[in-house]
Amino acid sequence: MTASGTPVVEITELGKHYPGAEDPALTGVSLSVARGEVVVLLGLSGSGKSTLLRHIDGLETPTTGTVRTLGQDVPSLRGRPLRALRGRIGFIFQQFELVGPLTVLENVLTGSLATLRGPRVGIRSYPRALRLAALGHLDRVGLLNRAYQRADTLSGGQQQRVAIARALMQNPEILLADEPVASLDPESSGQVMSLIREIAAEQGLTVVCSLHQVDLALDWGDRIVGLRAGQVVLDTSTAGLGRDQVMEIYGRVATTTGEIQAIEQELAEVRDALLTEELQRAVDRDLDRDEDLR
Ligand SMILES: Nc1ncnc2c1ncn2[C@@H]1O[C@H](COP(=O)(O)OP(=O)(O)OP(=O)(O)O)[C@@H](O)[C@H]1O
Repeated sequence: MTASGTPVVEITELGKHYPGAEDPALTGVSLSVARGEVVVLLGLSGSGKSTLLRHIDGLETPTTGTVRTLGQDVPSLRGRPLRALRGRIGFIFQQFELVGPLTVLENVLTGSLATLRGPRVGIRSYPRALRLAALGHLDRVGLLNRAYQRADTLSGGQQQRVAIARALMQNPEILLADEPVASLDPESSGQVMSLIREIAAEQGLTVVCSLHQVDLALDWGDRIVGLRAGQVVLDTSTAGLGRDQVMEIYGRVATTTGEIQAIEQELAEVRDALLTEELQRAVDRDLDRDEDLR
């Protein structure tokens, strides 16, 4: 809660029906997020996670219901007040959204563009204080030594860390992350999620992050909000919550063959990810043993 006790995000009975779509993307979603909370939106593809996130900073307008973020009625904001609100919210995407040919440092600096007048070309066109801040954030995400490298020469995990540094340039109060590790391998996924969690704790950030991996959600969130077909089917603290319980909830709410198949595929992905980690550990153990024998 804020000092006045108001939640940072307060969504009431949110409904979203995209024009031309057969079914609503969201129905009757209510969600209240306190300052400093780390919330994971968990659900299958198409369950409405992105749509919900995008309402929080006004990228979508509700069909019904209300969305208040940082005390403001988001759907009624336009122009400068909307930009000001978005300036207080960092957004991280699945595909990183970096400008590949630009250097890592310049990509991070673009996070401050909303606070500057006029276009900027080249690192030197940014004020020195911002260049120093950008380098500080790169240091925080462990990529200071890559500052002058082209962004598209980095690995996926490194690019997502650059995107985190870019979001930090806004000094955000809220961080929204839409499947931030969906295109990363399990090891990089763990690193990126840990980094977000550490930074959130250091800076008192409120985080709302969509994920489809149950294990990561359990490891990483304070609270899981489960979405199915646009409705909240689970909203609980992760403390003491087991993986089986979450999967059971998924299982119990699946009603059509398509949903059950989707859940099975999701489970297979989780198993594959765990298997890959186990294999990797086995390979590492073998390598260590070979070293010892030499
Ligand atoms: N711009 C749009 N126009 C029409 N329908 C949309 C639009 N964006 C999303 N949808 C539909 O709304 C529903 C929810 O989509 P959304 O992207 O929010 O789900 P998601 O849980 O984030 O899925 P994913 O993990 O695949 O991104 C889906 O049925 C999707 O097809």
